Amino acid sequence: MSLENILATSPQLLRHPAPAHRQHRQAPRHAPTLPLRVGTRASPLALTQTRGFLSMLSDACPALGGMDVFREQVMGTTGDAVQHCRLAEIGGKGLFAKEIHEALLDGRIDLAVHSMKDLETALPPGIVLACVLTREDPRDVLILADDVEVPDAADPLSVLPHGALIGTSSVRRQAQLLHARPDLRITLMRGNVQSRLDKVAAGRCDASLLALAGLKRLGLESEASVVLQTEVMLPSAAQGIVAVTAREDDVVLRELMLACEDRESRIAADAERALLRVLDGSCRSPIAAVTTRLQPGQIRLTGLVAREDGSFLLRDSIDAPDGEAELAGEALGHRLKQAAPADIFL
Ligand SMILES: NCc1[nH]cc(CCC(=O)O)c1CC(=O)O
Repeated sequence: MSLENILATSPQLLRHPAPAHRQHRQAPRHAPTLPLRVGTRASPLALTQTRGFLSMLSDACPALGGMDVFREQVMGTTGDAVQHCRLAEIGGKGLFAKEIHEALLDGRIDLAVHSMKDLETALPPGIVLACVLTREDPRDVLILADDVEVPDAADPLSVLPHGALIGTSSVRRQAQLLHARPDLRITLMRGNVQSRLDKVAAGRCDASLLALAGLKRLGLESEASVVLQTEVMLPSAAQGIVAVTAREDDVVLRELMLACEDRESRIAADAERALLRVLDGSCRSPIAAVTTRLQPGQIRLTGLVAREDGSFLLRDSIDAPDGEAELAGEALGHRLKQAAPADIFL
């Protein structure tokens, strides 16, 4: 049974039926048949996010008949296989999704669920962001081995003793930490969320940083020692957002998945990823971006570029109407590029 047949018998399923002139006349190249095959990375966080999305989709579309229509396809990726060095050194964030994009284009899977911050800004031709889910808290947190007194809210990094050793593989986190606290020392630490918590607990470093979103989704929020406001640690573009990719020509499935789309999240992702797109082609330096809502219809995008060693850091913001999120991201990206020293860029 094809998805199209199911939908044909339950047209109410489509919340936004395409206008007649946009309805496709011929079957898409890869019209999916059921079950729908869902690509995901293997980490506990990736699996939790994937299952969360599938249950949301099946709730939104009762005609699918429940979770039995989905088949999870766990995929190893180059980014997961190489654990000993920084992503920037092995080719960047594209490595987490390369194999997944290929499987999608080959028709071995029909959709894939991603942490959007790990997704490159230029998707391969033929692949689209079919839906962008409601954002979880975008902030980073400090993980300390021991329980600490609640620190001075104005200076949360004061919980870190002089010369503390911080485990992170993120140049974005490293740069912002060192800019504020040049005395800190950094040691490379990769791996999934639980393994990083374990390394801190085992004393391999004094502290680490993680995204609050991942901890929350895994039910590990209580492991966060201190939540860092974005003024202290600006998050990665699209941090806390899960996004789903599909084939561009898979119009029926894309239409179905729009039931899970979050407009607020899409606006933020458009703004932050546009900034990243302007900067990351020419820049291996740390970049950060986050969007906040100023008032109905108006966003504020804040962006940052820095040197890895923290010796330079530039932060700037732009306000824009919701409808110009992407333009605002591009404009702020160009502004940061103009204002940063040339050695930040290749
Ligand atoms: N790079 C790994 C990664 N990708 C997404 C998340 C957390 C969830 C999210 O930001 O959506 C994490 C872990 C972390 O940075 O702590």
